[in-house]
Amino acid sequence: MSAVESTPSHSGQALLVAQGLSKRFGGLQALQDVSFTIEKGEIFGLIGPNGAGKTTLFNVMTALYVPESGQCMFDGKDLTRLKPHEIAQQGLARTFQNIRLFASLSALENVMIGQHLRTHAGLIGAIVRGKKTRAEEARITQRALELLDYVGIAHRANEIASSLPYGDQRRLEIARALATEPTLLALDEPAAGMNPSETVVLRALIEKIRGDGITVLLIEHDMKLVMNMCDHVLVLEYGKVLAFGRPHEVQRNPRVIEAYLGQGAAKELGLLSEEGDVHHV
Ligand SMILES: Nc1ncnc2c1ncn2[C@@H]1O[C@H](COP(=O)(O)OP(=O)(O)OP(=O)(O)O)[C@@H](O)[C@H]1O
Repeated sequence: MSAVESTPSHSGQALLVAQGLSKRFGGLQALQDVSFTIEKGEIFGLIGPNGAGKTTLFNVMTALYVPESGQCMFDGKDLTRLKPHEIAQQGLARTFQNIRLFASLSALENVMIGQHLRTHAGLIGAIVRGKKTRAEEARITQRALELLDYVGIAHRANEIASSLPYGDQRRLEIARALATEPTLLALDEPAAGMNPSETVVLRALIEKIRGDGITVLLIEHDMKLVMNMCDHVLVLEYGKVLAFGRPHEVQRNPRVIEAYLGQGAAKELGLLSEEGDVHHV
């Protein structure tokens, strides 16, 4: 039986288990009975043509949308029953396809805000600014600087977010997400708008993040990035699971080649001959 017909499942320790997720917008079935498992420590790719339902799936997982059916178990909790602000507390952080930074704040301040979730000094503490609050502020600033350094933009700390080059804004978003100390980091098209050399740097960063024990869920249109980096890839089409498996399996799946990649991309990946025949392995 091919991976396409089977319910996506694999060995290893499950971190997130989605079962039967469905989401409808009026007459449009954006997700239909989507099930998959993300293992601890892996880079899990989510691909599919425009409108396939990838972002909707992210939004359901992060409680921005309520699905009509299904559940998404993460560390013993059903994410679909939580409020959006409770998601990060569970250890799931995300970035957005359209960058969402505090445009008029500095890079450093953006990351400091990301840490808010893990800080203790309350509103009163912030106003009175006692010794404990000042110590915490110093610690937050230090940690934010470390995170900027980690993503490679420490030299931008005091620059206003909106003035940063596009690639740096994307890395800043990642730093801010990391500030919430996630166990699962979900990246929505992190390479969008990046040039090839920025994408190489991004790949190294994502691999470093995984190397540091954070599981990564990646929506990405850059096929090379997905196929070179992901441990498993889930392909959506019209809101349904079209295929699931290791990158080399997915890459060679005729349904994926025909329905998703298109002949141009398939040729680029060496999966189709110039005449358009599928290369089977
Ligand atoms: N809030 C919404 N209201 C109505 N329809 C929506 C909404 N969000 C998404 N859709 C529709 O649901 C379908 C899935 O969209 P979604 O953005 O999840 O796809 P995607 O795979 O992320 O696409 P892309 O690669 O272009 O970002 C599309 O037909 C889209 O128009």
